[in-house]
Amino acid sequence: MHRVLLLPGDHIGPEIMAEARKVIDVLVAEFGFSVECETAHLGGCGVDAEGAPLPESTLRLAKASDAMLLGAVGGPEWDGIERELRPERGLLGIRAAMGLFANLRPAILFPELAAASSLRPEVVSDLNILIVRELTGGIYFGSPRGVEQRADGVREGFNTLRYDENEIRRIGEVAFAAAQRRGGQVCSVDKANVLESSELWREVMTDLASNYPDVTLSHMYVDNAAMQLVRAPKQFDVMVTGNLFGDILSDCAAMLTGSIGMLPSASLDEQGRGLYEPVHGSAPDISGQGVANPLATLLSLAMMLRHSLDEAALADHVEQAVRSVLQQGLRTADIAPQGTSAVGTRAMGDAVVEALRARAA
Ligand SMILES: NC(=O)C1=CN([C@@H]2O[C@H](COP(=O)(O)OP(=O)(O)OC[C@H]3O[C@@H](n4cnc5c(N)ncnc54)[C@H](O)[C@@H]3O)[C@@H](O)[C@H]2O)C=CC1
Ligand SMILES: CC(C)CC(=O)C(=O)O
Ligand SMILES: [Mg+2]
Repeated sequence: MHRVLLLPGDHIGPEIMAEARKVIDVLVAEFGFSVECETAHLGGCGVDAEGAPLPESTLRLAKASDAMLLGAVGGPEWDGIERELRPERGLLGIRAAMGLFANLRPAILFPELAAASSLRPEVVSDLNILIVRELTGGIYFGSPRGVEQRADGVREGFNTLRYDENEIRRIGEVAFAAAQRRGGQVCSVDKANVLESSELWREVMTDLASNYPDVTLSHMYVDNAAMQLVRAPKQFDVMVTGNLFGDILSDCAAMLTGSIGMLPSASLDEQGRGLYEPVHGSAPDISGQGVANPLATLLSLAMMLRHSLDEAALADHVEQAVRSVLQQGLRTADIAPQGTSAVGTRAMGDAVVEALRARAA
């Protein structure tokens, strides 16, 4: 029996999680999936209900689970509160507390969505990139940080970008191992022309490459990488980078696939236990309208089945069911061509459930 912790979060988080729940239920009913799901607070809902963005009760359940599925956290209603209570602190906190250092963000274009990309179909067709983002270090976690008033009375905000060689090596190993199973290429993205932490990053990646003779390593500065991602994205196989650069580049890569509502991710610890989450945030601008695209969450569920629960066959079923609803022409508003009608969150989830039932029959 697998133990899965569901963390719906804020705004569209609960809306897309409801669809994941329906998919889990059909996997149980029709495919013999054996799972026990618990639900807990993370983010703004944790602040409101339990006084903390990462309540202790949530962390306890997280530690007792085999895998976690997150909706998204955050929203303008928590913008004014003390920084340590912000919803995003809950997400950073659970990543750190659970040692989830390896964030895998595959950007794969479903052929049916070539027209939904903001780039020409020939630029993105057959796109299959894996962004490997370091997730528990770098500037999101470096100390010191804060906002202080200097002696001259002027306020100063500061953060610290630090990486030690062990952190760089372990994320590099994840990227090289992934490349061995894919196209055999790693592009390490840094800013070594300016940042000392990137100089070390590049040196460690270069040393590591000698352990992987079957993988070709290249280096690219992050500003160029952002440009190349929209110029000629198919040149990339695996991209490995730090926390901040990976956050930004993966949102950029999301648009290549048609919408940020399509991009799943896995955040893994050293044993392969993980938290699975769509790349997007809580989309407060569309929450409560029932229009959010649930597919990134359902594809994250598929990643969970494959990477943490050893249920590759079920993962294939979910991914194929998503593919088949796209083939049927169903589109939420974010991936619908202009002037065509779109379905809502629930209808998209229902269609995936139906496609799964058809596969079970
Ligand atoms: N993993 C997480 O929980 C993350 C949380 N956030 C938080 O989310 C909140 C909103 O952040 P934003 O910068 O607006 O980023 P966002 O990713 O929530 O939204 C950016 C744009 O993409 C659209 N979008 C996002 N997901 C969508 C979906 N599933 N279907 C259709 N459209 C979708 C939104 O409507 C919006 O126009 C903030 O509080 C932020 O801190 C942001 C990124 C990640
Ligand atoms: C909300 C942040 C903590 C991080 C973020 O944007 C992300 O992980 O994609
Ligand atoms: Mg992000």
